[in-house]
Amino acid sequence: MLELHNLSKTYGLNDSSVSTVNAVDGIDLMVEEGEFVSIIGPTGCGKSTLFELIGALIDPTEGEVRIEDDPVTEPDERIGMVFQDTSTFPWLSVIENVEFGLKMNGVPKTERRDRAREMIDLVGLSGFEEASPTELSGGMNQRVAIARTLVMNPDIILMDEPFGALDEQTRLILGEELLRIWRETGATILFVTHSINEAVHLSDRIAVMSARPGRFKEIVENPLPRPRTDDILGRDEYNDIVNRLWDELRAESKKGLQQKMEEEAQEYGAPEGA
Ligand SMILES: Nc1ncnc2c1ncn2[C@@H]1O[C@H](COP(=O)(O)OP(=O)(O)OP(=O)(O)O)[C@@H](O)[C@H]1O
Repeated sequence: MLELHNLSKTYGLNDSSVSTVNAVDGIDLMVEEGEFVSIIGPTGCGKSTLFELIGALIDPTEGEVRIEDDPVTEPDERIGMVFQDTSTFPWLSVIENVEFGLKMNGVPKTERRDRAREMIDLVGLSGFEEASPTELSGGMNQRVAIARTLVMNPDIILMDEPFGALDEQTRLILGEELLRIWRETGATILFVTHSINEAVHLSDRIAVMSARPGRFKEIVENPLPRPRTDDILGRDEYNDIVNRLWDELRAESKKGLQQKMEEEAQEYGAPEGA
């Protein structure tokens, strides 16, 4: 089980020259092994900060992360991460990209090649082992990034808008592929998305974050049965949950946009007469 206890982050506390930003405040969450939980929230509400805290890439101001009751205080092999802009190494082939982490861990060549091939197959890239990432589309590069994370065999995968830069059809197809991979690996997935539809399509539960400071406003159980394909899109029970989430999110999104405009006005200076 992954547990988040009162997780909070205020930036700038130790730097007297900047103002502080209370990004994430008092997040509590218990995620069961093999669960798929999405996090949706307005722009700038602290979703990426939350993932950086879970991955121990930054230290919390308060609170803690536990896996199987062990506190996580530094990057942990049981946690893998995939970002929107996860960059593949353009000077390496697809298979060299996928086996990179294993090589760094000193896994012998034959074993790492075998494991990398298995993951390349799992993400649907068989036949592209020797290709350069520069020859591949954005969606295929995200498949490489997913394979590179999966090959390390993490128990928990944090995905921060992994399909955010892709067009809608590719997103839908990769979402379905992700559900298949999730079933086959049994991994626990935490998935940040701006898309309510994507969250409903994929998740067991959906946590709705408030505008900054980011807190969980509501955690909604998704009643849609599995296995799910895109056939569920547009059904009454699908629309019901989408509408419910949008009701939760609407006011927060307005607040988030307002905060963003205020931040930008401070950064660039308000236009004259504004
Ligand atoms: N290193 C940092 N130092 C200071 N402030 C930061 C830092 N990183 C993020 N912030 C601020 O913390 C708040 C939350 O940022 P974060 O990137 O976690 O939000 P987000 O929900 O992921 O945003 P988006 O929806 O735009 O991806 C924002 O106001 C941001 O400006």
